[in-house]
Amino acid sequence: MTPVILAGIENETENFSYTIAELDALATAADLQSTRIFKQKLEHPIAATYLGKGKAEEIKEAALQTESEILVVNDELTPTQIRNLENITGLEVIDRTALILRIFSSRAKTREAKLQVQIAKLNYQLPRLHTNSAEKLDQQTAGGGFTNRGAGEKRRELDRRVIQKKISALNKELKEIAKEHETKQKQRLRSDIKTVALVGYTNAGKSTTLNGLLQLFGQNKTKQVFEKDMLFATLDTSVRKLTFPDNKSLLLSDTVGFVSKLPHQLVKAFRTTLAEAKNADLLLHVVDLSDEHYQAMIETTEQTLKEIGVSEIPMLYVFNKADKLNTKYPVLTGDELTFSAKDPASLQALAALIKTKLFSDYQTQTYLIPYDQGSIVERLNKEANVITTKYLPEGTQITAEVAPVLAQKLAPYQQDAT
Ligand SMILES: Nc1nc2c(ncn2[C@@H]2O[C@H](COP(=O)(O)OP(=O)(O)OP(=O)(O)O)[C@@H](O)[C@H]2O)c(=O)[nH]1
Ligand SMILES: [Mg+2]
Repeated sequence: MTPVILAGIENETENFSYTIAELDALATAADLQSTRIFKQKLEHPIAATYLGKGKAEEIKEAALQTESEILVVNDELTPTQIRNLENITGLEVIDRTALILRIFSSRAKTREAKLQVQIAKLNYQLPRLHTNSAEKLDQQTAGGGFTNRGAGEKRRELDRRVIQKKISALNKELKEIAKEHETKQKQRLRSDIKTVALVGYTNAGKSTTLNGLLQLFGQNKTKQVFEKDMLFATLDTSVRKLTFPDNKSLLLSDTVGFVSKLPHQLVKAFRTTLAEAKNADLLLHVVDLSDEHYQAMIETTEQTLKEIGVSEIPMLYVFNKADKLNTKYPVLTGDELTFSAKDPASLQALAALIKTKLFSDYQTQTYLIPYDQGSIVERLNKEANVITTKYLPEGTQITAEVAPVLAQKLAPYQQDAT
């Protein structure tokens, strides 16, 4: 791991200990090892240099002692701030946005995720051409070729146009992929099966929760998603079907996690992926209860959801990783579940909670189905929660819990309660 120095500004509006601890974790995720952490109390960053000159000189000194060649900064900097800080410290300056972009870049696997990261990176680079930060970011980009050092304004203008062209080409390709998604999503919506979306902070255990539920209730248990103890393990959306023993079924989707100060370039590029939750009937907000900053993480998640236009969808808070704490689990308090995604009893409790929220519009009805209508009996057995079946002279009498749509279709067979 490459040694680096971290620095940030402490003020009233931000929970510094939380964001700087997170910057440290982000650095680790990008293979960078922090050697020293500098903080400066300032109400606002200094326009020209972000940190004060004195602080920057101190950092330069510390960098020599710790053999660090990179300074990682806790905010997104302006091109001028990057350039000036690079000049004063003699270090490569990576701001928080560039750091997150690096991580996303190294994690992206699918074509869609790669395209989105690429677009976000280019949009970040555009105003920052010829700063070290942007060029280093570019070196990770396969085929990027606009790193002409010492070039003049004309050269920069040319580079700018090359990048802009590249962005629109990539956007076009992304749109094609997005269209396919939309078609699939529309099909899902039409099938009137309910959807639940996992949302929450990165590393909270969303993918683990999906995998656990899939083990218990999945039709295809082998369709596990990638879970790992690292930031941004998941960068795209996966949807899996769950069917409970009472035939109630739903689609569960897993997607990208959030982080504080999520770069706007990424939010923009990932807007369709991030907004997967927009069409859900229910959100499961997964929280890592074992993280001391979990409250701040909840706030960040809620704020991010608002920013991407996800609002007014019912949300359940589920507090994960209870096994790491000295606490009882699973425990349901009101609508809030304390659980562990690795514990089957917890997952059963979670399933029960989801069911009470999602299927409250199911109704219990009794039907009398003539013997020549066998397909309806079959359908009830397949799609509804059959409670009793009696064979009467006139036909099969079935009492079952059914979805509203099915209830409507079967209304002609409904028996009045007598
Ligand atoms: N001890 C413990 N570890 C857990 C639990 N749930 C998840 N983890 C671990 O936490 C790490 C992150 O889990 P993921 O499911 O990948 O987290 P995620 O929310 O999908 O993260 P991103 O995809 O990065 O947004 C993994 O190493 C999991 O094994 C739990 O209940 N208990
Ligand atoms: Mg994940």
